[in-house]
Amino acid sequence: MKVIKVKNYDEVSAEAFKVMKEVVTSKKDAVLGLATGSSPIGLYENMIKDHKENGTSYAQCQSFNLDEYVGIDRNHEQSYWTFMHENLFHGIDLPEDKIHVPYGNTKEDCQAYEKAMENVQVDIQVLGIGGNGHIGFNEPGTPFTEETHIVDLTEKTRSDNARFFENDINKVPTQAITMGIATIMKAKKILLVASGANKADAVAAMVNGPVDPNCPASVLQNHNDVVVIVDEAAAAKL
Ligand SMILES: N[C@@H]1[C@@H](O)[C@H](O)[C@@H](COP(=O)(O)O)O[C@@H]1O
Repeated sequence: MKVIKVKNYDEVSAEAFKVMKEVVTSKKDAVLGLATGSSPIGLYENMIKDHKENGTSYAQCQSFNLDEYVGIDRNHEQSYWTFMHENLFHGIDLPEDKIHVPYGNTKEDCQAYEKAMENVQVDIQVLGIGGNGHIGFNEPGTPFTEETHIVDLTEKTRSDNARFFENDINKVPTQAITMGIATIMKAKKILLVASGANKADAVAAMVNGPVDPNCPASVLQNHNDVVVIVDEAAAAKL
């Protein structure tokens, strides 16, 4: 696990873009594993800026997103489908038929998502990290063997995400569909971005703690190509 410490969020996003650019310029049909939340937004802005100014093409790429809420429409203003179109897909002209975001609430929906991935390997999986060490929506205690599955969101995760639902936790879905940790670990490379003091405990547990489902992100210690980019505040307990 390579840990890059930088000063602030903008530098996190700039360093993350260097890693992403290397992948998408060395492989025109790169398979991108993508995350939501606020952490990757700066990276996505850099991808859009570079696409518009330097013509870096994503026309042959395809994307697989980590997760989606259960029980809200695809086009709900707070769905991850909408988030990704607004924060990345439209900006890099990613072909609509190359976009994959998990959806649904049944075992069959989960199996269908795994099937969509069965003939590809994600070249670079972008991750954020929850304050409790979750990756995607794999909450503490999720077995590392899980593939795409439906999860009950913890009170903390729903509270952390209430900022996107008019600060009303009652409007935050109670479940999500998420790539499992086993799914995430199949990626060739993993790029995790984290910033802010609220991530310091999770980052420390991820990097230096025991490999344990109580900190889902700790599983990344078992992956052979992980780049973690953190600002000073998120790195404070390393
Ligand atoms: N499902 C997402 C995760 O993929 C994300 O990593 C986490 C942290 O979000 P943020 O980057 O906004 O702190 O929030 C949600 O739980």
